Amino acid sequence: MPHTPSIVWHPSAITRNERAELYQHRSCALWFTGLSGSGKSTLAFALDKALHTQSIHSYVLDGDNIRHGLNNDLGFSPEDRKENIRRIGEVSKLFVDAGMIVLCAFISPYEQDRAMVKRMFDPDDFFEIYVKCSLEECERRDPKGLYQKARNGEIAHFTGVSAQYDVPSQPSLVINTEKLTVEESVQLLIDFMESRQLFSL
Ligand SMILES: Nc1ncnc2c1ncn2[C@@H]1O[C@H](COP(=O)(O)OS(=O)(=O)O)[C@@H](OP(=O)(O)O)[C@H]1O
Ligand SMILES: Nc1ncnc2c1ncn2[C@@H]1O[C@H](COP(=O)(O)OP(=O)(O)O)[C@@H](O)[C@H]1O
Repeated sequence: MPHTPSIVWHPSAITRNERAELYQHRSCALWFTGLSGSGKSTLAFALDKALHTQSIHSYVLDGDNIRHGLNNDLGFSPEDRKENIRRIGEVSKLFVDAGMIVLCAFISPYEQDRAMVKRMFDPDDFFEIYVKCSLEECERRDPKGLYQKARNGEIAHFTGVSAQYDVPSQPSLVINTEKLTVEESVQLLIDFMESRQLFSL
């Protein structure tokens, strides 16, 4: 809701269906949530590539990248994480309105923040994907050396170590990256999207 009541919504001259006709697929947001190192970015970028080769218009919004620009004023307190997720939710809505499949890869640790984003969308436009991986395995992978720093006390409020992660209670899809390869996970995601009629008009 705008702060100023004099701001009036201007509707688009092009409908979602018209954009879907042009692109030959529907649009939606896939929201990847999971611990640092669980595989959110790896899966989102691999899926993006796979969709691109099938002429499907997709784009990845990734925590690290967005925090370099749009959200470079935000840290990792619960309030800042909430604002991070709120802004990404709004940006994702724009992508969906623009006819794209937007792949959002954010730890998004709090159930209530993910529920807030979910409420921003029509039910058919938003899917929560839980990228499941144990803390032990994430720490073993430690692709950026952040767990080590968190354990050494160099990073405060690190998710899984010194900040909470709420396991999703009712995700649309669970991907266990300790059991599936990247290729198998991408296929699972494509099968899921097909089952939701995203590629058929
Ligand atoms: N304290 C703390 N806790 C968690 N993560 C941290 C922290 N400090 C820095 N990082 C790095 O920031 C990435 C997470 O950013 P997100 O925007 O996805 O986080 S959140 O959704 O707002 O919780 C996260 O990226 P991923 O490892 O890709 O998840 C880390 O690289
Ligand atoms: N099956 C798998 N699926 C996804 N990533 C995996 C898998 N097995 C190992 N990895 C590795 O785990 C790490 C996950 O890191 P990343 O994708 O950055 O996670 P996140 O974005 O959740 O922090 C990468 O180094 C990736 O190569």
